[in-house]
Amino acid sequence: MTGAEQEGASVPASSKGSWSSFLKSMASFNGDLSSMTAPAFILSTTSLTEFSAYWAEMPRLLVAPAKEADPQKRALLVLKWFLSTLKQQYASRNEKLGSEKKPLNPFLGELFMGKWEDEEGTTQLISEQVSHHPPVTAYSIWNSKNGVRLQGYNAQKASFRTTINVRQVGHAILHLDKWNEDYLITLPALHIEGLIGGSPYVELNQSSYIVGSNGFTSRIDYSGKGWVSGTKNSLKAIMYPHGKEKSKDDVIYKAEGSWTDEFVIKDAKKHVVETYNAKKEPKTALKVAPIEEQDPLESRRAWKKVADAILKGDMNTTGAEKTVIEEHQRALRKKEQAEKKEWERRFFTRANSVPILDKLIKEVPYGSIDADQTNGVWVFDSEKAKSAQPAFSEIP
Ligand SMILES: CC(C)CCC[C@@H](C)[C@H]1CC[C@H]2[C@@H]3[C@@H](O)C=C4C[C@@H](O)CC[C@]4(C)[C@H]3CC[C@]12C
Repeated sequence: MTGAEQEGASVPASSKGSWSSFLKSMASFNGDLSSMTAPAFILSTTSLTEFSAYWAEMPRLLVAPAKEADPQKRALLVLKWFLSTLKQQYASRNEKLGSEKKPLNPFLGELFMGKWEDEEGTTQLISEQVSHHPPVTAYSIWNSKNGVRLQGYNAQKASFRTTINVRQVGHAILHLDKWNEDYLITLPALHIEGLIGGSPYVELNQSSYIVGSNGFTSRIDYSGKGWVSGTKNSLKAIMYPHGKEKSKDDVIYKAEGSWTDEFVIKDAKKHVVETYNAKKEPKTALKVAPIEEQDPLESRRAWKKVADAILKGDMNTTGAEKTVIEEHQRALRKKEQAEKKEWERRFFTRANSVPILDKLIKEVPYGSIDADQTNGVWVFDSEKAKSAQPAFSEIP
């Protein structure tokens, strides 16, 4: 049991039996998170397609690099924005719901769309489930006013060894139109803490990278509360010119602190150049169309009956409504197989190669694209998007 697991247990009394059976069943876990059957109290009503929104809940920080003329500072602002997204991505459910929950497993073609409107103009989000086996979610987020585009996709490879360990496969690319600059962002590994006590939460581990086409790389190292020492949700990051990861003298900036609380970024002279407080930073609310106006493939509409049943704690209806969705999906796959066709993704296309990705990944030690693990390399297809959604005519 890790230090964090000794903290307060929170399995409802009526669910103690199902939680201990779940924990026992994890010993033979096959690594496919979508096939994991968890007890009712730990089920979330939110699908993984919605998680793509965590990248842009603070549009001001996302677009800040586009406004900076100095390339080195731009790379620094990209690092600051990325670090600011971590709390939303990995701790927001824990904070909002009291623990991490098991998200709904998206079906192929599931969509989640929305926008943020604030002083930075409109920031648009499209998220689409581009693969079911393995589960892969792709997304595109753009702010035309500031010429900022983020796109990426991800899958999770899980294993069980004392807890659930998850490696993320995939990446994101941030593009700044004004500077014709790209940043390749790799995704951190994570594990679940607090499993035995029934209050699961995410802790990040190992390292992730941000590689800029302007010659600067950032490496972020994650650590948490270990057996004996350590602080929850800790991070340390360094920014250096490409190829100089091992040279201490070449470190341009250093970040240190917590991704759920405060971190500071200092220059080589140890002067504070940026500070961030995750608890104080204001967020912009994401606007999503009312359910009745949504496309039938949109997440909240498609999962409504399942989500309502989960909220009522009605497991029979939850199971029955999930089966309706699964059987419909099976019928679609069967039809496609008979017609020798593949499901047409609405906004994304499988690419043979993405030159900027192939170039920047070389700066990541042991980095590889792992296309076989994500059913391909997925890119946002602006032509498809314009014809599917005429409102997106401003996409470059
Ligand atoms: C709680 C437990 C019993 C079930 C395990 C749930 C498991 C499938 C969940 C838990 C945390 C989830 C991560 C989440 O922290 C954040 C992200 C970032 C997002 O951009 C992509 C999805 C991902 C990796 C979630 C995947 C599903 C996880 C591992």
